[in-house]
Amino acid sequence: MNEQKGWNVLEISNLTKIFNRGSINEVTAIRSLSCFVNKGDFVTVIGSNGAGKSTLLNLVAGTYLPDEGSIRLGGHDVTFWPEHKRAAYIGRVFQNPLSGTCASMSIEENFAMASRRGLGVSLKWGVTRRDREFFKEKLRLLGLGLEHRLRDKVGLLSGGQRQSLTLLMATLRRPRLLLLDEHTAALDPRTAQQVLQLTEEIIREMELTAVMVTHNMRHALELGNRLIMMHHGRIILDVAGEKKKALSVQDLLHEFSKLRGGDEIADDKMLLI
Ligand SMILES: Nc1ncnc2c1ncn2[C@@H]1O[C@H](COP(=O)(O)OP(=O)(O)OP(=O)(O)O)[C@@H](O)[C@H]1O
Repeated sequence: MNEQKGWNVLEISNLTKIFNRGSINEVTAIRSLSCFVNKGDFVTVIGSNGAGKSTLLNLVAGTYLPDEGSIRLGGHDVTFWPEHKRAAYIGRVFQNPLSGTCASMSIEENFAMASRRGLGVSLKWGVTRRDREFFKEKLRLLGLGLEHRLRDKVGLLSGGQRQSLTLLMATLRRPRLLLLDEHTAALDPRTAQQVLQLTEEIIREMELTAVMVTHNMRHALELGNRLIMMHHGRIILDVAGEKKKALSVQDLLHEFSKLRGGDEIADDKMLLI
């Protein structure tokens, strides 16, 4: 995919996603949502439970197809591209540290798989000496000593080590777009902070375009150049640059309480600060 100059990395137009259409369980998870993400944007996304954050990432990644609307990636219409085709251009890290890596394979085999992602049908996952040096160089950046454990099975690693590895693997081939779906939510606070710092460094050094869903308002404010708040499948706040820098947790709580009438707020995961 040749990224056409001047295009937004991601353009979403009038996107709607309805689950269980026509049944009593019908849910409109995304409602006529439009937005664009510029090259180099690092967007943090917050919102109440069920606001549609994960569904939006799933639609962008191709896990789900929309009922209406379109998605353009790097100027190309990918609305009906299958997930595996989009995976060549999208890096993704999920909340569960177990989902991004294969436990029964070694660190170097996991890396080899990630480095060949999107390169066609070849299943040659053999690791060359050159590969090994490259993997070691990347792993050294983590400061976790994993560069000395290339042949260890990934299942032996801690959640934080595994999530850091997943992050490296997801960005190995410099994706056009990095999607982070609450990728530190399952980690203890100290490990989460380390993985967030790594996230910030990788995005900055590789000049990636990223969208990060989080329930933690402090993280949403501290990271990225732009913040989006979602509610009931819509974007209800979109601030960038200096305006975002000026936002406080209190401001976000205020926005949120306006939506909820101020009384249900205590039960919501979004209150993490
Ligand atoms: N596969 C599915 N089938 C049916 N309904 C779904 C499915 N996925 C999501 N939903 C519904 O769509 C709505 C949006 O869910 P989504 O998971 O995108 O919200 P979210 O903002 O990520 O929430 P949370 O912060 O709780 O993870 C919710 O009402 C949810 O129950």
